[in-house]
Amino acid sequence: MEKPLMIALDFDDLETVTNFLAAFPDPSRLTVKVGMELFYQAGPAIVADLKNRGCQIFLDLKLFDIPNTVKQAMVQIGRLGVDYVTVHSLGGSAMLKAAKEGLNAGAALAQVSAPKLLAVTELTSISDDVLKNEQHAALPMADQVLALAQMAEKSGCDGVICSALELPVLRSSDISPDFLCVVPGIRMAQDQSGDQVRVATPDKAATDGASAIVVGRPITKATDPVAAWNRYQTAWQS
Ligand SMILES: O=c1ccn([C@@H]2O[C@H](COP(=O)(O)O)[C@@H](O)[C@H]2O)c(=O)[nH]1
Repeated sequence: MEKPLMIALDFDDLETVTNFLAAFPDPSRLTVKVGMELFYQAGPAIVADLKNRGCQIFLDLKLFDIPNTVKQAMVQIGRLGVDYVTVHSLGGSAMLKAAKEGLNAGAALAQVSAPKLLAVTELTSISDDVLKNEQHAALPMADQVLALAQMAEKSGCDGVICSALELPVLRSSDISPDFLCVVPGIRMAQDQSGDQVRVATPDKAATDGASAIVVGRPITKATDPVAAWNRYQTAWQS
């Protein structure tokens, strides 16, 4: 089975999403990511719409709160029937375990499969300098991401969000090879990085062991989004 290229649908309404997807010959082949911008505007209806189109859905809300609040929010998210969801690993092991419990409970209530739980390690917009001088982390980036990923695995998460730069360390560690490493911050040479700091090409992410890549603006803002998707997909699957 193909590893997913997740398109970040960072749009602000359903109409724009509909117009964007209309250009693709077979949207049921797509894995799409719904983030805060779209979900806060369109709500659970966007999930229902994308499910009707047959898309695989990554609901990227990056929950970060006390364990009880995250658990109860995840009960509601678990009922939606999405395929992947996110929490921030910096919320700690109790929060991650609570997130997993909530998701399983919600999925059981709705009689749907529980989504894969992915823990965000360090955002791909964070530089080594910010990690050290603003977050005051004691470890360098790759070690910090590894420590958070190990904690996420022990807490029952199915995978992490990391940059491609940490993949060699994660994939040569004691973390299970089945543990998902989902990688945003993906750019081909001709595309702008924007606010992304820890970036890599799709083929580099593939070689270094990414389970999935996330690509937003290079596809959604392209003059020809389908051509851009094909370009990224070809490099990722090569
Ligand atoms: O560390 C992270 C976690 C999540 N993201 C999300 O991925 C996409 C990337 O979009 P681009 O336009 O390709 O930069 C976006 O929705 C982020 O919220 C991330 O970039 N880094």
